[in-house]
Amino acid sequence: MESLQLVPLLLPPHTSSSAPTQPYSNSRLRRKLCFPSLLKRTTKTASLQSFPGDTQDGAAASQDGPFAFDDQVIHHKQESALVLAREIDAFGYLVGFRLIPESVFITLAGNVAEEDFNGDEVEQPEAEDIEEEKSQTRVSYNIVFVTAEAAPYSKTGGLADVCGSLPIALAARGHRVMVISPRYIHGDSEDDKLSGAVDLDRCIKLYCFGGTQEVGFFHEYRQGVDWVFVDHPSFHRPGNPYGDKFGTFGDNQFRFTLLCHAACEAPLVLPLGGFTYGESCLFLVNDWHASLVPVLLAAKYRPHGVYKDARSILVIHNIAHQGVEPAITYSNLGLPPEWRGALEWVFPTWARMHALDTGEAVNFLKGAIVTADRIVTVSKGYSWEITTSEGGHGLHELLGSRRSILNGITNGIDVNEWDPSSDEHIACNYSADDLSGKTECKISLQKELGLPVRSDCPLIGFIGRLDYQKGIDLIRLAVPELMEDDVQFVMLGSGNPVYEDWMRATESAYRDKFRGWVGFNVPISHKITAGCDILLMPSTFEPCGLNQLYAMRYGTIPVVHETGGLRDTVKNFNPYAEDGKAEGTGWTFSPLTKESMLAALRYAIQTYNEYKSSWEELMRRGMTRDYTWVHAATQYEQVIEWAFIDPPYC
Ligand SMILES: Nc1ncnc2c1ncn2[C@@H]1O[C@H](COP(=O)(O)OP(=O)(O)O[C@H]2O[C@H](CO)[C@@H](O)[C@H](O)[C@H]2O)[C@@H](O)[C@H]1O
Repeated sequence: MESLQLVPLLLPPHTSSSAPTQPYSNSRLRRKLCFPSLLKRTTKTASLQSFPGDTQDGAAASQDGPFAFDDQVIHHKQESALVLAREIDAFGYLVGFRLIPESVFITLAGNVAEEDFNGDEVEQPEAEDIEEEKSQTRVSYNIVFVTAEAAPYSKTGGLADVCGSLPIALAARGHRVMVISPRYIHGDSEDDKLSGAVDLDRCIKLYCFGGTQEVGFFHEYRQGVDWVFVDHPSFHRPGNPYGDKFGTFGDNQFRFTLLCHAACEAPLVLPLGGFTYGESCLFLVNDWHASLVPVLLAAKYRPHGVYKDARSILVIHNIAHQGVEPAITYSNLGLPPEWRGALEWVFPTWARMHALDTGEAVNFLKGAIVTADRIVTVSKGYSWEITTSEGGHGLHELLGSRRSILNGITNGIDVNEWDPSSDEHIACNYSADDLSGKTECKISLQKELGLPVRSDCPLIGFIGRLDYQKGIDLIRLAVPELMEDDVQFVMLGSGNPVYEDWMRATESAYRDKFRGWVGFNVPISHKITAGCDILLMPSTFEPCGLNQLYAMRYGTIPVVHETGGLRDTVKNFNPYAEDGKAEGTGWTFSPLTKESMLAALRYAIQTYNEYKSSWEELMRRGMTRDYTWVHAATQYEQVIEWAFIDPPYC
């Protein structure tokens, strides 16, 4: 059984007399300087404690794992204190620590024997603790997000949404947060989004790809976060961050290698608000584009005594994209030859192109998996899936070997941008208390799309990248049959030209029922989310998924394939739940077949047509759920604390 062990280590609060006097008054910075050293010192003391029952015969160890501690107070000088809690997995192994306020400890200590704590997902604090801690955090960290995209500055998908809103949530909790991403200049109106970023007039030279590259930095301070943009000519071109109408850019490895090198320099050289972030920061690196950062910390900086106190967390939003390039390119990356093994990757024989192909490659994501201090995925379900051969895309064994530092944290959403009661993109605002505006949104959407205006006809929506992942093939299979029903269907997406053409052709074939909007358009995505009755997400795999969360917040009922984050976030509708009260927020289906998807859709359509009150209850249940980033931010904080308690992984 998984268990949480509480080791009461009482840390002095931020008023410790031993804290060095700071020449500035920023309390966030002052706390940061005091706490990490105290934290480490106390942890070391803890590791020296022996468990009274930890005898040679191991009787106690078999119960509580090999590293059990006595619940013994080590020192208790202050009234306000923190307690170190130890988490043990199903096999009795120590998987991490976390700090909790003493008040919570007293409550937990009373209950801990009966509680069934879940070791895979970071445990969520009680609601009142979250409320109390919303504006104040216990230990403040300098956090550096490294990402290829961050909304609203650049966006092709969910990565941008997360990197545009999680940093703000962490900053609101008292951390100093920087987000570093490329300064994309496309030569169109999109560039206006960067107009608030000023040139820091700080150019640095980076050594990679056989020469010297000069990059600059732009900066905007917004909503408590330092948004930093790396400037280089390779980021200035039409298209999106990764490609244009001719396909994926051929030099993406170069562009994101530059981003990683620049991100490692930024905390050392940029005096943002007068002070650099310094060497003791936490790098939160997202997906393969940022995956070189933990490797650089270990291979380029630490051998010279730099970043010895830094830590890194890899966040996997999508394991299908790993940044794989020919092995020969390793010498371009600015890494010492002896670190080649960290990125080395050999394709299985069946995946090789020809008889002379040795299958040797470099794999950026693999590099981060074997060097990061901790790994997070964007839902608990997905954190398990990527350790299986079906879901790991070849990396499952490596991830399995690092299972003890792998956590799943379900994404939140930006509840200000996605709020039906104040959304400026939609025809009429509405809320769970007054749903009337939703019908107006539907009518307005039908008019805009040129569909017959019928408030009684179930309107199904799909929004997403037109990619194998999103289950477009299944939709293609099912549409002819679905179009026989009395429904309307609108799809918004861009990506694979084959799917784009199919959408156009299907629109011609079903003029009064189907609309396919090819393109990337944020206002339209809001209109579809608000105007539809049902949102379809038949993803083959889905690390978290954001559209189902947006849909539920807008009273649009999700019908989703039971996978990854979709399974974790959508609760299947059960009209016969206990006490005569229905429960659930949508429909989930499995297996991933046309039949099971159509069956789920038809349950939804029947409920919409025949059980109006059940439908409204479904809408309200979804709309009143908590989608804020507060829970996720608290969980990220715990993982960051664990990262700093352990020594650097390499
Ligand atoms: N044509 C279009 N026009 C306008 N907006 C569009 C659009 N196509 C997509 N979007 C928007 O892009 C975002 C997509 O987010 P998702 O989480 O659904 O998928 P994505 O696969 O990109 O993200 C990956 O990262 C996220 C974040 O961790 C995970 O939730 C997810 O499972 C994982 O695959 C949403 O905000 C959506 O509205």
